[in-house]
Amino acid sequence: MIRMFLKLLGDDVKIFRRYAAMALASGALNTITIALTVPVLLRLLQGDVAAALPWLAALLAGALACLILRRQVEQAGIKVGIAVLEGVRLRLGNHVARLPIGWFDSAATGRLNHALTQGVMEVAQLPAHVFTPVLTGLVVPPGLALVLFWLEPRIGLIALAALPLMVAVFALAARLGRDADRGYHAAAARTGERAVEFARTQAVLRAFSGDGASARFLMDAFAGQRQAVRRLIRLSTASVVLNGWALQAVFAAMLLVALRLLDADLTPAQGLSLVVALVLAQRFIEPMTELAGYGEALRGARNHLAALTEIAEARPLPRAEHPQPPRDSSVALEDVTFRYSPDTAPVLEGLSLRVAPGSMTALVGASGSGKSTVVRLVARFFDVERGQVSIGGVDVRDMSEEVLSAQISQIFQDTYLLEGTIAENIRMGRPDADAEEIAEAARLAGVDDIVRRLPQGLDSPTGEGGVRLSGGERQRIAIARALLKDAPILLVDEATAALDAENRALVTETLARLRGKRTLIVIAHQLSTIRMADRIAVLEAGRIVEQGAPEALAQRGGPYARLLRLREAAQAWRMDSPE
Ligand SMILES: Nc1ncnc2c1ncn2[C@@H]1O[C@H](COP(=O)(O)OP(=O)(O)OP(=O)(O)O)[C@@H](O)[C@H]1O
Repeated sequence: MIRMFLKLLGDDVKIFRRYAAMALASGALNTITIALTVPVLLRLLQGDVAAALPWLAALLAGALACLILRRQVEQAGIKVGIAVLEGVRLRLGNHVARLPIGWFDSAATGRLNHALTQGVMEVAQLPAHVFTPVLTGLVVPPGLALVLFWLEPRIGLIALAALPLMVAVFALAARLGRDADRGYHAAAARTGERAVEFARTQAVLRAFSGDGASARFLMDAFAGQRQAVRRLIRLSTASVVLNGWALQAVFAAMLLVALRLLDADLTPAQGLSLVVALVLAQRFIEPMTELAGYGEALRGARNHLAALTEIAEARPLPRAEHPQPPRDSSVALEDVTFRYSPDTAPVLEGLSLRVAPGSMTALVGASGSGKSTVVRLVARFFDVERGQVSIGGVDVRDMSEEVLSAQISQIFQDTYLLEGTIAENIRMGRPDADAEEIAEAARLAGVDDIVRRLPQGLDSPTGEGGVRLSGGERQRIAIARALLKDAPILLVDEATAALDAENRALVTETLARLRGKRTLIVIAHQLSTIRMADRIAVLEAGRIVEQGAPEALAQRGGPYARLLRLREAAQAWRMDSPE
C-alpha cells in the first residue's frame, strides 16, 4: 500500500520521506517518554520522592518534546496531503491526456471521475489522519516490549512473542475485510448498472412486460447486494473481534504470568518491578488496539489507491520517435489483428483494407462484426496488436498526434458537447474559424434549423442550464464541426437508428457533397449511402469477407447481395408500414 502511495507521489516522495522519518522519530520519543514512567513509578512506590523528582522532570520534558514533535509531524502530514491534492491530480491529468482515446469508455470515465475527486481527497487525508498514528503505533510496541523484557523478562518475553503473532492476526483480519469489501463493491457496482439500465430502458420494459417481471433483474441485483452487505458486516465484525480477542489474550497471558510470579517468593523490589511492568504492559497493548482500529480506514484508502494506481499504470500510446507526414489521404489496414483486452478473443483478425485517396468506402456487416473498431483504429483510438494501419503510406504510429488529428474528421454516434455555446462547439472543428465560416458550416449541417427557435441563436449555451439537444441535433453539430475542420479524411458512423428521416438525409447530403473531394470511410446503414460508395467492404466476425464495387458485388450473389436483399426488404417494409 505504501508502495502504491509512493508511486503516486512521484517527485514529491521526498516530502513524504521527511514526514515518515519525523513520524517514526515521534514514535521513538513516545516510547522513551513512556519508559521514563518506570523509574518515576519505582521511586514513588518506594516512597523516595526526592529521587523521583529528576526522573519526573525528564518525563515532563519528554512529554513536552512529544507534543512539539507531534505537532510538527502533523504539519508535515498536511504538507504531504497538499502535495497529493495538487501533484497527483496534475500528474494524473497529464498522464490521462496521453492515454489512447479508446481508453475513455463510459466505465473508465466514471472510474476516473470518482478516483480524481473522492479518491484523491481521501488519499490526501491519509498522512494526517491515518499514517501518523499508524507509524507511531508501529514503533511504540516493539520499544516497550524491550523495556518490559529488561524490567521483567518473563512478561517481556510474552510481549516480544506477541509482536509477530499480532502482525499475523492483523494481516488475517485485513484479508477478511478486504475480501468482504471487494464482494460488496462488485455487488454495489452491479446494482448501479442495473438501476441505470432499468431507468434508461423504461419505455421498452413497460411495452414488453407490464406485469412487473421487468423489475426482476433489478431486484436480483438488490438481493445480491443485500447478501454482500451481510457478508461485509459479518466479516468486518469478525475481523474486529479477532483483533480484540488476540490483544486481550496477550494481556491475559501477561496477567497470568504476573499472578504466578506473585505466588512465588518475591523480594519487595521484585514486587515493585512486577507492578510497574503491568502498568507498562497496559501501555504496550494500547497503541496496538489503536492500530487495529485503523484497519478499516486503511482498507478504504487501499481501494482508492488501487483505483488511482490503475489509472497511473494505464499505458499511453507510444509517441513517434521520427514523425513523418502522410503522402496523401489514402488509408490502408494491412493484416490487422486487434483485441480490446489481452484476455478476450480478437475482434479483428488478419483484416486488410485499402481505401484510395478521395474515394468512398462503405463498411457494412452485422452488428458486432467490427465496423466501428476499424474506424477507431484508423483514428488511432488504440494501436493494433499485429499488422499496421497507415495513412498516406505512413504507419499511424509514425505520425505525430497533431498531424494525425489534422488528417481526420469524424461524425460518430456519441457527439459530446462541451460547456459553452453552440457556435463554440462547432468552432472546435477549427479554432481559428471566423463567425461567417461557422455560420456557413451550421447552415450546411442543418444546425440553423435548431438555432432559429433559440433567442440567442448560435450563441445559445449548450450543456447544463443551456439548450437540451436531441441525439440527432447533436449529430448535426458533429457534422458542422466536421465540415468546418475540412480534413482530408472523413470517418462517419451513420447510426441511422438514432436519426430521423431529416437527419438521415443530412448525412447523405454531406457525404454527397464531399464525395470525390475527401477520402470517406462510412459505416453505412442506408441503402442510398451504400450505393453511393465507390467500394463496399463486407465484414463478418472481424474479417472482410467480400469487397469491391457495389454493382459488381450485387451481381456476385455473395454476402453483399444477401445483405442488400435484407436491407431492401426492410426498407420496403418501412415504406409500406403506416408511420
Ligand atoms: N470498448 C470495447 N471494449 C470491449 N469490447 C468491445 C468494445 N467495443 C466493441 N467491442 C466488441 O468488439 C466487437 C466488434 O464491435 P464493433 O463496435 O466494432 O462492431 P460493429 O460492427 O461496429 O457493431 P454495431 O454495428 O452494432 O455498432 C463486438 O463483439 C463488441 O462487443
